[in-house]
Amino acid sequence: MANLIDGKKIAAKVREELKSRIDKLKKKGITPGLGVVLVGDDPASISYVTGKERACAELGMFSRETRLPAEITQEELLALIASMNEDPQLHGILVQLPLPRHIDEQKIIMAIDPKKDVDGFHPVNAGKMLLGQDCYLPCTPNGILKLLEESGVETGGAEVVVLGRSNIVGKPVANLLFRKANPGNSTVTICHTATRDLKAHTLRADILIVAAGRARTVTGDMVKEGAVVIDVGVNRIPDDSKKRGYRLEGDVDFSSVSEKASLITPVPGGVGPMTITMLLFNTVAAAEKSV
Ligand SMILES: Nc1nc(=O)c2c([nH]1)NC[C@@H]1CN(c3ccc(C(=O)N[C@@H](CCC(=O)O)C(=O)O)cc3)C=[N+]21
Repeated sequence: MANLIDGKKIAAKVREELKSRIDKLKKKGITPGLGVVLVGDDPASISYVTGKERACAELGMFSRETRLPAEITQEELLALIASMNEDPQLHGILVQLPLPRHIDEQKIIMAIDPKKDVDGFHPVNAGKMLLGQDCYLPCTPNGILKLLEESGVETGGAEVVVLGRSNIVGKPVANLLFRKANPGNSTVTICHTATRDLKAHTLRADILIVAAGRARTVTGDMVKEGAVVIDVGVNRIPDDSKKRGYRLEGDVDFSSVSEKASLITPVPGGVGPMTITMLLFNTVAAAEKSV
């Protein structure tokens, strides 16, 4: 039976460390500030953005949300980002994804000043990460590294299997784990929905990172005894017994997989709180660079 990796607890520890850096900045008259842009009214996006702003407030950081109707034009959004790039109160900028279909997401990301790109999504930061240069690391991948580190999981020489190849999770987390560093030095296999005989791959994993975007993609029969399982999924499953009308589930079938794993992240309370924490981490780093 697996032990839980407590993302809330590890997040609280990292946030405690950040608090003293924030207090130091404030003594110099600088309050780390995050600008958040939310387009449209997708309930999940609203709830994530609210979580990010609440976390900022708890640490005494500044945040400013700009909420825009889904009908906004790409030009209007680009103009807003241009003004945020120039705003000295904002050290970091986050444009919540996904954006409405009539807006070119890549174009919007490229308009953000790489120095304020606390998501680590700008090609300059993605490229620097790939080349091992100093940069903002994307929040979910960096949060996963922190979870592994704080849980005493050795990544050096480990067989890691990443299920999912997105720009925001699969590609960067794979990269961070195979690079020559600690944590890092893993042997990484990247799988996706078109992978032939997926189970043959996942069964070899010492560390299995699941960002497939679909509930119950990984079941117990696909997991090696003693593996460490990181569940990146957040799926809203309709559930009348809940006050909100839904429950959250990851991409992993928790009950069967926890029979096999040695360590597993829960959903909620695993990767999600770490994503938010690393966003705060990058924003504080951005503010420190502004001194
Ligand atoms: N520009 C951009 N940056 C992102 O970092 C970004 C994004 N767009 N779009 C969507 C994804 C998703 N994401 C999550 C953040 C926190 C939780 C989180 O805190 N989850 C809680 C539960 C929250 C709830 O109750 O709904 C938990 O797992 O414990 C989940 C998911 C960030 N993303």
